[in-house]
Amino acid sequence: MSSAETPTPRGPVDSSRVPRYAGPATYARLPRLDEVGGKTDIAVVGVPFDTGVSYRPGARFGGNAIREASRLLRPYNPAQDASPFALAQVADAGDIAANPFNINEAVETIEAAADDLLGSGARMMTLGGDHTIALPLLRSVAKKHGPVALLHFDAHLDTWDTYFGAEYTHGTPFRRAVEEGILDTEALSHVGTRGPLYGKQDLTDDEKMGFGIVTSADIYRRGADEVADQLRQRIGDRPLYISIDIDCLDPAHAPGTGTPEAGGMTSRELLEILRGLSSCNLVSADVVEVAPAYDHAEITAVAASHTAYELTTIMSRQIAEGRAAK
Ligand SMILES: N=C(N)NCCCC(=O)O
Ligand SMILES: [Zn+2]
Ligand SMILES: [Zn+2]
Repeated sequence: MSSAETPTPRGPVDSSRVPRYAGPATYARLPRLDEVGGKTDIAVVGVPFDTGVSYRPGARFGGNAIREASRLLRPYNPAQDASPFALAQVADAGDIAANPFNINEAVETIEAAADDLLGSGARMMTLGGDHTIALPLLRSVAKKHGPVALLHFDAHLDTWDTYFGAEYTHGTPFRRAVEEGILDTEALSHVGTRGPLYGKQDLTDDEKMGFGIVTSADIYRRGADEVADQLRQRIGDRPLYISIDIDCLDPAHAPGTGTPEAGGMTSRELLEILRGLSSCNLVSADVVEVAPAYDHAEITAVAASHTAYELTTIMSRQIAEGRAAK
């Protein structure tokens, strides 16, 4: 479609006319998918599922907590010099209804719902849910783009094998994804890793799968700009998926999560690294593991809402540039 034929995106509710705390919450006060004719460039979608957790439950409420905290976002993003909701249509596609009593069925349901959204031409900005949901999302993305580059922001590796014999859990999605051949093993990085492991073998196994690691301490020592440069070089122009476990942040910046680890990056560092990736071909992304029951004053949900805002901005810039090039 040429730019002349591209309809003007319908943006968020105007907070100078309708107080931002009024009405039901959609992400960033954006229209619902049905309000934009069922078609959008970027679909913000919730996955209220947390049956895959190994410790504190509650991430099933994460998506709605992020939506509530996102009421204060404004339409212009100065850090990326872009108005994400004007450059592309962004809409809230509601929640994927995953079975909380059957993980295998939930994983299938999430993959099928992602197939529908990606098949309609949208990129997905998914709000979790626990980290289990990254596997079906990556499966769906790989059906469309082939094996993708992955940036995984997390305190944890999430490349463990099984928990209590279960293969689909929040500690195992990326091992499954490597086994299934849906990741581009030349361009895999964990960012923000820290904390105790089961053994040194965890690191050896992880490296064999092709992952590079930028630890939380590396970010502290080298700074966000240098880290972003290094990641960008590794990714190149490959289709990129970014998965952000909010526990990549220090518990001071994200107390509301199920498996917190001390010594994490700040929300400023996370946002700055993402801004340094603004030229990447981000095809879809998730923000997971927000568990509002352990949150205070929406600290975690606000950080997650801004994280999704930067990710959405990267995607909308790409969409607008793609249109301009045609
Ligand atoms: N993906 C998250 N948040 N945590 C994984 C922790 C797995 C464990 O309990 O060892
Ligand atoms: Zn984690
Ligand atoms: Zn995780």
